Amino acid sequence: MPSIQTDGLTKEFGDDVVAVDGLDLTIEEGEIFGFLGPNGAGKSTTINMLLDFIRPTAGSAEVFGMDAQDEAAAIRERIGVLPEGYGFDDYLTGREYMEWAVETKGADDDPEQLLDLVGIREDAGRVASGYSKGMQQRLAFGMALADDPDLLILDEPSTGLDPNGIQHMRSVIRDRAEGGTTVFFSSHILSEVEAVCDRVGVMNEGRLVAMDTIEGLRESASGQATIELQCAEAPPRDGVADIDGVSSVDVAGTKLTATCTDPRAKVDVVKRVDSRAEVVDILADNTSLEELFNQFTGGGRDNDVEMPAGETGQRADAQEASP
Ligand SMILES: Nc1ncnc2c1ncn2[C@@H]1O[C@H](COP(=O)(O)OP(=O)(O)OP(=O)(O)O)[C@@H](O)[C@H]1O
Repeated sequence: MPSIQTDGLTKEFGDDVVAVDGLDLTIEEGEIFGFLGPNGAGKSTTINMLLDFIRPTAGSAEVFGMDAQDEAAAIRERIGVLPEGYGFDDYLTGREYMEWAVETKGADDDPEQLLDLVGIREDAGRVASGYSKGMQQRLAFGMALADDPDLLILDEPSTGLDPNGIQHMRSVIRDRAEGGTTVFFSSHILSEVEAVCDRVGVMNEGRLVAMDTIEGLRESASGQATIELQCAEAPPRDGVADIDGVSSVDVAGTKLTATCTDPRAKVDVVKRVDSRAEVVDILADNTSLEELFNQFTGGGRDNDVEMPAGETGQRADAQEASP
């Protein structure tokens, strides 16, 4: 049975905003699923419907085969949630919050162990509202882990975390998933999802615009490539456009640029041009996963999607790309 299944799940706010638009989603048990999309894509609204914090306008959502609206209490017993922007605004210490989380879940976890796991045991005696944002995020994550839930729902979990905190959270997530926990993980940061998720769903303006494994997305991303050849003299354009897998050719001075729908055509382009004009430099640029994400989402609401390291294209030679 899937851990999460939605069928035509829709949420409208008033007459103007369709926050989630006919979402069909199936998340299998033990999966780490990345729910990706720019600001306002509908990720939190989807999560809020799964948790029955808000009600759908149409469609349905099931968690562990139980209806998210009718059986919300039974569902909550099996899940751990890290909501977006969890706030600690009263006088309890980190330790007291953790003890409270363990107690209300009826769990037998040792609060000290959970505090240790998320790296705030040393500060557990301090009032949590005085914690830094990252420390509060660690505490909220630890509280979500209490009672070893079957499903972890994490809304923008790395908010406020430093690189060490992000790495550590990833390793805890992987450990839990290896133990059978399903992880549903929302983010607008592609690299974050890429590092930890088995499968990714990309939301844009309330709709699921892509769903695949990271590998699958990568394969689609490598479907297009651009090659730039710097020649000693003006290269001939004719003949290059006729190569199978080349969709366009542009010549500017001594530089020839070819766009290839099939990346394997790049070699033929080099051979053809080099037979007529000496090629002195080659720049090859595969469409990156990042660009693919931007194609799906129109570049994000504020173009605020971060680049994953090493995903800005590949050069065929060792020199730095010119701007
Ligand atoms: N309570 C609400 N009333 C009116 N509109 C809302 C409400 N909650 C969300 N929306 C709208 O629904 C759309 C989706 O918002 P949502 O918070 O689900 O996006 P998100 O993908 O989680 O974005 P972010 O990455 O910024 O958290 C946005 O246009 C938002 O303004």
